[in-house]
Amino acid sequence: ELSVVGLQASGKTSFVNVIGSGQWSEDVVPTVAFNYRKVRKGNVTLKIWDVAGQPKFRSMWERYCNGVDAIVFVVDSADSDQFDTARFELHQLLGQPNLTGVPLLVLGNKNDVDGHASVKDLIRALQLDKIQGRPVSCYSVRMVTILIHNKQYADSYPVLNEEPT
Ligand SMILES: Nc1nc2c(ncn2[C@@H]2O[C@H](COP(=O)(O)OP(=O)(O)OP(=O)(O)O)[C@@H](O)[C@H]2O)c(=O)[nH]1
Ligand SMILES: [Mg+2]
Repeated sequence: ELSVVGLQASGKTSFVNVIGSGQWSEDVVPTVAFNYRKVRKGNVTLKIWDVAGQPKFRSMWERYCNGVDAIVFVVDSADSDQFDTARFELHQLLGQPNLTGVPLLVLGNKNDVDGHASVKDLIRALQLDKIQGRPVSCYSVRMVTILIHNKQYADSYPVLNEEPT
């Protein structure tokens, strides 16, 4: 069971669409409240909460992260103006006592866009090195080209262009 959170328009629903059906669609509408999706991968069934990122929905993140096996935090790595807000919301969420120890995966999405932040930049901007007491990893990804250039990955994983740290 996973919960996918992050600021609006970072690409959470796109991520869930890509791992769920291998479908990249340009026309995604902003999520209202949340979407729930079950994705079967071989023997594993993922239950995914795709939670809305607009400010009025952020107070719901904690509820949907409660009891999950991992939190996926998606950030638009091409929108550095939003890094401070993303850092604030991430650390606010992780500070909730009921989320202690829950593993965190940070996806720096939209690395197809020129000038996107690298994994190193994201670690600094989001202060990922300050997070304690849980496994943390950060990858640079894109959802956009998965069907165009990487058809064979379409029903497995998003494109990983940088090594995990
Ligand atoms: N260039 C580029 N655009 C992307 C990528 N992933 C998603 N997008 C676009 O980013 C916009 C927002 O994507 P969504 O998946 O709706 O974002 P979200 O995080 O679910 O947004 P909320 O539901 O409002 O919280 C859409 O126009 C997507 O097409 C990517 O890897 N590269
Ligand atoms: Mg969405």
